[in-house]
Amino acid sequence: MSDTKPTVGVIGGGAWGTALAQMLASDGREVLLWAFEPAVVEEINAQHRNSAYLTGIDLNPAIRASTDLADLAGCALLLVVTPAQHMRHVLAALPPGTADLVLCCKGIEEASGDLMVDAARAAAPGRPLSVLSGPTFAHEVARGQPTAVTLACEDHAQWERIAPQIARPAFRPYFTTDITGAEIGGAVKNVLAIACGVVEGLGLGQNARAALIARGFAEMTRFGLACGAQAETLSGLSGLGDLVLTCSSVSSRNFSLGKALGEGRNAAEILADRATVAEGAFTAPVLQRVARDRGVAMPIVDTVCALLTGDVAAGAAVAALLARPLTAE
Ligand SMILES: NC(=O)c1ccc[n+]([C@@H]2O[C@H](COP(=O)([O-])OP(=O)(O)OC[C@H]3O[C@@H](n4cnc5c(N)ncnc54)[C@H](O)[C@@H]3O)[C@@H](O)[C@H]2O)c1
Ligand SMILES: O=P(O)(O)OC[C@H](O)CO
Repeated sequence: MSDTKPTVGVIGGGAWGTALAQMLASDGREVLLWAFEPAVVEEINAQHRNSAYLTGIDLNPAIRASTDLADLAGCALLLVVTPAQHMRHVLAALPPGTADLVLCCKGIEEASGDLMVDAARAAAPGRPLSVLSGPTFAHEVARGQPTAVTLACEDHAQWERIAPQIARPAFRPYFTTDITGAEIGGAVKNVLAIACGVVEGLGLGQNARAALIARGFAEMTRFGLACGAQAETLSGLSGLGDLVLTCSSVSSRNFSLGKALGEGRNAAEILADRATVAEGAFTAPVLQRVARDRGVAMPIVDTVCALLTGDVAAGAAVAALLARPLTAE
């Protein structure tokens, strides 16, 4: 019997897709990476580098790249790592098949209000879906630094099929069937990280940041429970774990966007300068809309929305949050 490991496909050649490809290739298997830009594909294949999105990492030569989604037809497992707003149209172009799709993007679709799993179900009907999410800076995973994630599966059989293909000595998935909870944690933390960046940019100190993390977590929990998520998932790796990571470092694109807002720059100008995605900027308005429809109060999310549209300056936004009526925790 051959001991050849099945090729895994990764859809998305940004920082996270490339880092996941590097992690997956570390056990000697071939990884096929689909990237949107031909220049990214050429550089990965010729120089084993992705200088546009993951600088300073020598990629495993077992990673091959392609711009053709049809090339992924032979893969038994596909990790989906596009920005959230592009996922639906990329999956709609995927040739039909039965391979598991592991959704790794973090966000809510702006136009529909759908979680990624709902958008994927519509775009690629009949595919088994799971969600991988957690505290995962791409550059650390690419360097093989220890990382743990939530892998939310439809059932235990799916977990047993997928987890052994994804787990590595320094990359540990944890099982849950709470797909909604895993998705909401990853989507909401990006918005809250913008708020924490604002606090940093304004120089308001560590107490204020810790308060925002805790009150932000209360918002995430209220919203998650209203959508059917489980509290344990929200307080696990894909919720609180990722919230703490993303709210703690300028390595986060969302946090650094917030920091620049706090320093007085305007959102449109900051985002126009970037090729990389700060998902919280796209998720914030749709999250606000869905939360209002469900009657869930999210004052920090409301504040981020106002900052992103430029309706209010950072200092005034924080003053308004601090002036809210006193209430129970
Ligand atoms: N970077 C991380 O550390 C990290 C970690 C965990 C999860 N994520 C999530 O992974 C997802 C992808 O983020 P990233 O960091 O890999 O991206 P990135 O910011 O590094 O790169 C942007 C990506 O967008 C792609 N893109 C641009 N226009 C496109 C289009 N029209 N159609 C399809 N793709 C297009 C580019 O090819 C590139 O892959 C996001 O949802 C992000 O929240 C990122
Ligand atoms: O750089 P960010 O803010 O997109 O965060 C990256 C990851 O989601 C952290 O888990």
